[in-house]
Amino acid sequence: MSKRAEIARRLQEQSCQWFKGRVCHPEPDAIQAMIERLRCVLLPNYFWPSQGHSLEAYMDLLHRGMAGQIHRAVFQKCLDQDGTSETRAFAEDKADQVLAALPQVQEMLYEDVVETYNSDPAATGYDEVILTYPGLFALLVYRVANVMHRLEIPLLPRMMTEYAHSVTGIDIHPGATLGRGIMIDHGTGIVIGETAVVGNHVKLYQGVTIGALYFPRDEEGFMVRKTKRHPTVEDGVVIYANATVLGGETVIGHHSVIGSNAWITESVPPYSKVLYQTESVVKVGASPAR
Ligand SMILES: CC(=O)SCCNC(=O)CCNC(=O)[C@H](O)C(C)(C)COP(=O)(O)OP(=O)(O)OC[C@H]1O[C@@H](n2cnc3c(N)ncnc32)[C@H](O)[C@@H]1OP(=O)(O)O
Repeated sequence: MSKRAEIARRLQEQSCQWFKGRVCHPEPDAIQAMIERLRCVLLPNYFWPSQGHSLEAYMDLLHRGMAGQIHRAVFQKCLDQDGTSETRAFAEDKADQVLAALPQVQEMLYEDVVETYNSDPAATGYDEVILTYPGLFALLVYRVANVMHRLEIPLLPRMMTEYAHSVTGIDIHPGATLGRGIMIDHGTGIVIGETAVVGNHVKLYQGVTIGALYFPRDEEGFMVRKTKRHPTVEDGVVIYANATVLGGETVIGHHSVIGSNAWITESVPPYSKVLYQTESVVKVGASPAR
């Protein structure tokens, strides 16, 4: 066996030892195509189906592609070759449920567009928001992925929002709860964690983190999952550039303004204005790792 063949064999062996055997996962290229189709059907005045398809035909293609990816995510099998009639029906039903939610998703996107236009003096109209704002694309993908997450479809929603993250620099976990009329301006570097709750008419600027303060482990040393680790941001809050808001018990009271670069790990009451602390406190000494 040649040296290169030996390396390839070793890599495959190690991978099989550490991870599951070869399975049908959702496919990145198909997810990207699905997101493009979603954008066409949700914003049909702005994005057109390729190859002269009608919107109705595109909905059929979208349904078929989505069912295929859901089938892979849930059963780790390919719809065409390995699907039984039950698993196919399950995946197609889930895809039907996602498509049925699209009119509500579209309403929410409309409110995001309006909020963004009304909040940014640089925006010349809805067209500019829809065609150029990365925040709107990230919200479009998040809002559909969140529907899938609530339908308990594994993996696929996370792969969708990670695609949007790779394109926009905006990382919104599909499990996060975002209200209506969200404005994301510029957006690069925004991170919104899995259990964050963000109210209506919240504005977020580049570099904002709505994240966990630390990551607790159980007595056996395993990560504690699914607890509320990320903050709640109430209605009408503005969080300016590079502010960091952390902790599952932290609540930013409604209509508060969080200044750029602020570091917040405790709740603030409604209508607060929190500015960056210039007198930084540096603690030196042993502290328990967490
Ligand atoms: C392309 C784009 O424009 S994207 C948007 C980028 N811009 C931002 O994200 C920043 C937005 N602005 C902020 O974050 C501000 O902190 C605000 C709007 C929340 C508050 O600002 P102000 O209304 O000026 O607050 P206020 O009048 O109470 O300021 C008090 C003092 O703190 C200073 N200050 C205010 N905010 C900050 C801050 N985030 N960091 C450091 N110092 C600050 C002010 O300069 C002022 O100093 P002074 O007394 O020496 O003059």
